[in-house]
Amino acid sequence: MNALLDVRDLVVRRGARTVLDGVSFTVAAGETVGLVGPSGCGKSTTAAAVLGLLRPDAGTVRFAGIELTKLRERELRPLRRRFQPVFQDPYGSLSPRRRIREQLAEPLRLHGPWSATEGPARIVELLELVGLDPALGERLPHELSGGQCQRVGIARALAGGPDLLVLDEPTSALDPTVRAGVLNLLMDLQDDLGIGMLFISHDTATVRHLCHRVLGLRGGRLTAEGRWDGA
Ligand SMILES: Nc1ncnc2c1ncn2[C@@H]1O[C@H](COP(=O)(O)OP(=O)(O)OP(=O)(O)O)[C@@H](O)[C@H]1O
Repeated sequence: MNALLDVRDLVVRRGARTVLDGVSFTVAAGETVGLVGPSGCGKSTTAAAVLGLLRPDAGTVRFAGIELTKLRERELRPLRRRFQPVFQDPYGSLSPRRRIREQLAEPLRLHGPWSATEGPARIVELLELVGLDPALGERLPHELSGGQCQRVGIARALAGGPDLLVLDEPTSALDPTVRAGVLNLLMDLQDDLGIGMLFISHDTATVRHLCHRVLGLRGGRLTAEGRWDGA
């Protein structure tokens, strides 16, 4: 079976430093894979390479069999709805002056076709999918809590019907009680929608709880698969 995401021998250099040094892993359809490691080990760089936000110095990133690293932005654009990021800062990922429903309409329009009747209904559906009251669609980001904002971020990522979410420390900025709610939401989405997830975190316990498989990253290299010891 072909992997949904197949990363091979990824190398990223920053000046004289090798930030990723031959990183290889796969994520199968519907699988949640954790990537854990200490600060500066290259987790966000891996996410950026997978999302086509940086061009690696060597190696390949195949998504659904398509090699992404050689594609131009114009060629990547139609594929982006299928692999979507969720970032750490829930407020920073949203435009401060636009209502939540407008921010959800944006990816729906982008991935189109947008219809005046189905579009608003889809926004309600997305809000309900992430456990939010659809009435919150009328609010601005600063009128929501951090947890609610992160749920909107997840709803935006879901708008195009992705096959893969790349979640870079999605709950690190949240209070522990709110964090548990968002993690439960992610597990429900994984069960209900069968979306593949690459879940990046420095928090070993969270990753073990959520993921089918855990990869340890240290100094830009993967440690033995599934044997991250948290040290
Ligand atoms: N644009 C850049 N220019 C130079 N060095 C960079 C750049 N981006 C990242 N680095 C360096 O690459 C290394 C890996 O960074 P990265 O952000 O991928 O680590 P991380 O594991 O996500 O860390 P954290 O958990 O602190 O976010 C770090 O040493 C960082 O300083």
